[in-house]
This record gives sequence, structure tokens and C-alpha cells, in this order.
Amino acid sequence: MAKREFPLEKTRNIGITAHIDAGKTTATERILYYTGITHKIGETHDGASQMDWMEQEQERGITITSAATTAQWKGYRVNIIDTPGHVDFTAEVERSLRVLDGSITILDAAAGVEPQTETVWRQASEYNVPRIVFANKMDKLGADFDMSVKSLHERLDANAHAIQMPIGAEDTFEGMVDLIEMKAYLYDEDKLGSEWDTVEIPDDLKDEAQKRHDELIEAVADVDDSIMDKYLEGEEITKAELKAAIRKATLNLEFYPVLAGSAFKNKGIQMMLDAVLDYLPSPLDVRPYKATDPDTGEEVELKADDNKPFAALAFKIMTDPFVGRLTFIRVYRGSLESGSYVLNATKDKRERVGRLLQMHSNHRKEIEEVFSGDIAAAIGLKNTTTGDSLTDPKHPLHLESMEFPEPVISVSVEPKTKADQDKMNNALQKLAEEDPTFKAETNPETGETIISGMGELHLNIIVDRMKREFKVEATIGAPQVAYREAFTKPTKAQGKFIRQSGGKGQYGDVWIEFTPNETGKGFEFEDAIVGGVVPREFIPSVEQGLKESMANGVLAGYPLIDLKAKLYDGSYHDVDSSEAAFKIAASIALRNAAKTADPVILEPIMKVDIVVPEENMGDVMGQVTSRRGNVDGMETRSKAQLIHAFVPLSEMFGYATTLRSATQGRGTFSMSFDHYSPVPKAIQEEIIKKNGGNAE
Ligand SMILES: Nc1nc2c(ncn2[C@@H]2O[C@H](COP(=O)(O)OP(=O)(O)OP(=O)(O)O)[C@@H](O)[C@H]2O)c(=O)[nH]1
Repeated sequence: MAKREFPLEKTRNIGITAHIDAGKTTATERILYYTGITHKIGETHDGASQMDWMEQEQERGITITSAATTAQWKGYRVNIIDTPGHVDFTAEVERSLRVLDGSITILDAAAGVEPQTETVWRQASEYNVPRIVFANKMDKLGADFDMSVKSLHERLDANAHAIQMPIGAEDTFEGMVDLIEMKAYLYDEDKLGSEWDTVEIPDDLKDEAQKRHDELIEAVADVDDSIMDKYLEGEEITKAELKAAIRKATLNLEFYPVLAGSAFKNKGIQMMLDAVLDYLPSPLDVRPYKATDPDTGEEVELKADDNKPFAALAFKIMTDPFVGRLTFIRVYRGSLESGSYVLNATKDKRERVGRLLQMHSNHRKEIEEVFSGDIAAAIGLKNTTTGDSLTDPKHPLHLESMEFPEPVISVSVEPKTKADQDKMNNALQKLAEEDPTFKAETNPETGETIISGMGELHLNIIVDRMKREFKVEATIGAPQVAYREAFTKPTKAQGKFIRQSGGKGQYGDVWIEFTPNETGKGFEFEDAIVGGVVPREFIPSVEQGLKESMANGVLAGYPLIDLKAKLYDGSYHDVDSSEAAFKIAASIALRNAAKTADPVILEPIMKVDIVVPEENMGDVMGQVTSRRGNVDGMETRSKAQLIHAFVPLSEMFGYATTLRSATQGRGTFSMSFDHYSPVPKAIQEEIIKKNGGNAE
């Protein structure tokens, strides 16, 4: 048996989250550089980045895939789970947040908190992820550290406090004062940030530094009783006490330490790494992961412990051109040796773990065993998909899984040559295995292949990957909105199916009460049959029949969602009743119900954030309204306005071009799916007509 290399308390599983372009990739690379893994500093704008290994990521300059990378710092193991910054990939962000223990939020110090920072911050809060903040780009024109800290309070309502004070800003940014140690760090420009001088605080900064140090102590006293007592008594608070109190409050999500730096100019990265060790949790500090015992239904808390039965979550599937299918796992409990068997408790299948790998940004290390708290990649798992529980075969457990949003946008794809059809289907299947927010299906009537995802960029990247990794050239159709259908009124309906044709006939008869379900609650089926009027063996067929016909909708062929169905009456025939007959009866009941349930078509509504120069405000607001959008709020950002709006996805196609021409290229926007809402009646009719709908 291999020995654990790093004790649990010296392990950190962290993510780095940021608004697009705040400098996440640059900061990650500097971390890898200073922790000794890479020996060359790659600039993202040169396309030589280590983390962004996928070709089109380099071209687009954005990070798409969460790669888990292992680094070492001062005797600690730091696993970095990369998270994407683009809103089309929020599912990736959520997936990473689920398996990491702490996170670094990177801000552009010239912009402070930006729209995407808010989204990711909220997600991190939902998953109880403690955070430290790195105000990056202190060297940039307009960099303002205090504004950045203030924006954390104002825009995120976060109890964030500076533990450093930058020395200089913009092109005079030289280093920082450590407000805990009360020392200054001055960087040597020529040494690429690998060396700095620790010196006494320069005289002209002493007063300001002291003032900020006192403010920090007050802020910590506010969240820590023992510090408060000492503070009130006028007793000295040691550095160790201060740090311990900050750690405790950070782990409790009551405090967010803020640091300053410039990834690009190689400043502040080492202090940020120190802060990761000092203030972010080890796997022992996080609240235990929840699981349920599938046999007893009992809830189990998974505390990190190597001596207990193995339990891990598969959080990411990747196809690697060299080693094949990699399953990234986070081990919550126990340990696992390569070559051994695990139970995929979600799919109830035994799987053999052939090899175990630890991923570094530019090489992989084969390991013999993984321990609780570790993140690693397993090779050999054939049936495992994202979100599955992998456990000791003798101790099956269902780990709390992840929920992924349903795709909101679709396009048809067609291979350039007919001969490529099989290759394309294979490629799409592989890509769908990797990405739970991406779906591919073939329309049985037209034979067309339809792919669906979270946004136009998401689908473009899929098609791009198909070309590069699977060598399939494909053309794509115009984007289509993934509409849904829903009942709006409760109703009861009968479905009766009788066929008499010579020998054995068919007989199924059901009465079902339908009620609209709460948004997002999906389909719920209730069996309320008494006295055996529908025999038990046919009841699952009724549920199945409903599910199948809901998939094809009642108005225009879009999936019917959020519905409760209660089977409360029916009848059967001793000889002629069958599962098939009850399935058909159920679908007839659904069609009948549609006549009185006032069904509607729902469309995805996007949350859109638009940043525009002051002088274009009027035009842009007009664009939002003419696209059936609602403005939800406005904020002033230095010399620009930020408009929050909700706009139907169908109205957002091609918006990038419209915005660009209205603002001479200065406006930017981001959007993400927010909710489904009924389309106006006139549009509903148009959609039904276009689809040759089945409404009456
Ligand atoms: N002036 C300055 N520019 C920086 C700094 N850090 C990063 N940049 C630049 O900002 C741009 C974006 O940096 P990235 O590291 O790619 O940002 P990112 O957050 O990973 O971006 P996405 O992957 O698109 O989310 C690049 O041109 C960097 O060179 C910094 O500290 N100062």
C-alpha cells in the first residue's frame, strides 16, 4: 500500500473564479511557475498558455474546460481546479464548485466586481465555498484597490477586508504592505517576480498602514469574540491570533480577506499562495459531504478518513487524445488503489480502475493510490458519467449529485459528406458524455441531427472540437430556441383505448387528474388507485405512457414540463388488457386533458448584462425594449452604464452585431439562462403554425 504523501491538513483543493479577462489564466500560470511545475512563463495573449491546452481555447483566449492541476507550495499540496469565466459554461463552474473546498476570486482592480463575478460569487455562496480575493491588474491604468474592496461590499454584500495595502498603483505599483506582519514587500522588476525584499514599511506609508492595520483588527473583532474581548481590554493581539481568527471567520464565510497584485507583472502571487494555506480550508475543515445509503435510505456524512470505505464523486469526463477516457474524481472518504474495483452506485455497475493519474499542467504522474481529500483522474471506467458515485463495492452510497440545466438552444448539424455521418454520431456521443449540458439527438421523422446546449458559443465550440479532435467537418443550421410546453390549469381527463380485431383485443382505460407543478419540479406521478380498478402491473405503463407523450408536447411538439399526474380511476378487461394498451390509454388521457388545461408554450428568458458608454444608453435601452426585453436595473460603472435586463433568447440572436454597431464596438454584453416564461399568444400561434402543430 502506498503512503499518503501529504497529510490532510496540508491539502488544499481550490478553484479560481473570475469575470472574463480578469486574469485567471495568467494568475494560474504564475502559480504553476512559482510552485515549480512550469519553467516558462506563458502569456495568454501569446497563446502559449499551459492551462489552456485545448487549441481553440488558445485561439479564443478563454478557458473552457476545468482541468485539475496539482501543485506544491511550502510542503502543502494544492490542487487547482480551473473554472471557466464565460457564462455559457456556468454548469462547468458549478461542477467545479461542488468538488473544491475553497476558492480565489480574482478581480480586475480597475473594474472591481463585474457581472460575472457576481454570478460566480453567488454560486460559491450556495455551495458554502470560503473565498479569498485577489485584486489583480494593480499595474493597469485606472487600478483602484480601495474601489475594488468597496465594490465587494456594495455589489456582493460581502464582509471583505484588505489584509494588504498596495504600494503605488498603475505604472508605479511596486509591491504591498502586509497589514498583519506590518512589513513591506518590494519586488525586484528584473527577477520575474521570483524575488522581493521584505523591508520596514517606508516612512511615508507608516501612518496609512497603521490606520489600515487597526481597521483590520476592528473588522476581525466584529466576527471573533476573543479578538473583540482583547481589543476592548486594550490587550495586544498577536499576529498568530489575528491570522487564526481570520482563518476561522473565512472558513465560516463571515470574512473575505483581500490581497493586491499583478499576475502579469509577477507581483503578489506568492503571498496569494500563502493566503491559500493560511485561510482556505483543508478537506478536514469543510462540512462533510452528504450521501445516502441506497439500501436503508439513511443519510450518511462523509468525513475525510482514509480508513473508512471508499466514496468518491466523478465530476468530469474528458477524452484525452493519448490516454483515452479520463474520469476526474474527488475522493471524499477512504482510499483506492489502481487496478482495483469500484462500484458505480449510481448505475449499479462494477468498474475496474485501470490506472490513476495526477494531472500537472504539462505532464501526468501515474500514482498507485488515491486518498480521501484527493483529486485525481482514473482511467478504465467505461460506464461512469459526470455526477456518478463511485464507492467500495461492499458499501454502496449515493453521493449528493449535481444538477445541470437543460439546454436552451439547438441547431441542426450535417456532416459535409454522407460518409461522415457515423463518425459524427460517434463524436457527438463522446462530447455529450463529457458535457452534461450538451445533448445530441436525431429527429426520427427528418433524420436530421440536432445538437442542443447552453448558448451559441457553447455549440460553436462543440462543432469546432468535432472538427479538430474527431476530424468531422459539419455545417450547422440557424439556432433554434428550445421551447417547452406547460399546462396552466388543473384538469381531469379520461383515456380509453379499446381495439377489437379478431383474436385478442386491447383494452386500457384510465382517469387522470393533472395539475401544473411548481417551476423546475418536473414530472410527478401519483398512484391513487383503490380497489384494483387498474391492476398494479399496469400502473408503471401508465406513468411510462405519460412520460413518453409529454416528451412530444401537446401544442407544437416541445416537451411538456412541470406537471403532476394523479391516476385515480380506470377499468380493465380480464383478457384484453396489456401494458401496451395502458400506455396508449395514458397518452390519450394527456391529449384529452390538453383541451381544457390551457397549455402554453414557454420560452427561455435570458439574464442579460450590457455594459455601454453613457452616450449610447438611450439607443441600447431601445434595443432591449424592441426585443421584448425588460430592464431590471442600472448601475454606473466608471464612465459606463451597466444595464441588467431579461430578454427572450429568441430575440437575442445576432445581438452582438447590433450592439457593436450601436456603440462603435465599445459595448459588451453577457447573458445566461434565467427562467422559462410563456410566450405571448400571437407568437405562440406562429410557433404552432410553423411546426404544423397538433393543437386543435
Ligand atoms: N495589466 C495587466 N494585465 C493583465 C494582468 N493579468 C492578466 N492581464 C491581461 O488580461 C488579459 C486576460 O487575462 P487572462 O489571464 O487570459 O484572463 P482570464 O480571466 O483567464 O480570461 P478568461 O479565460 O477569458 O476568463 C490578458 O491579455 C492578460 O495579459 C495584470 O496583472 N495586469
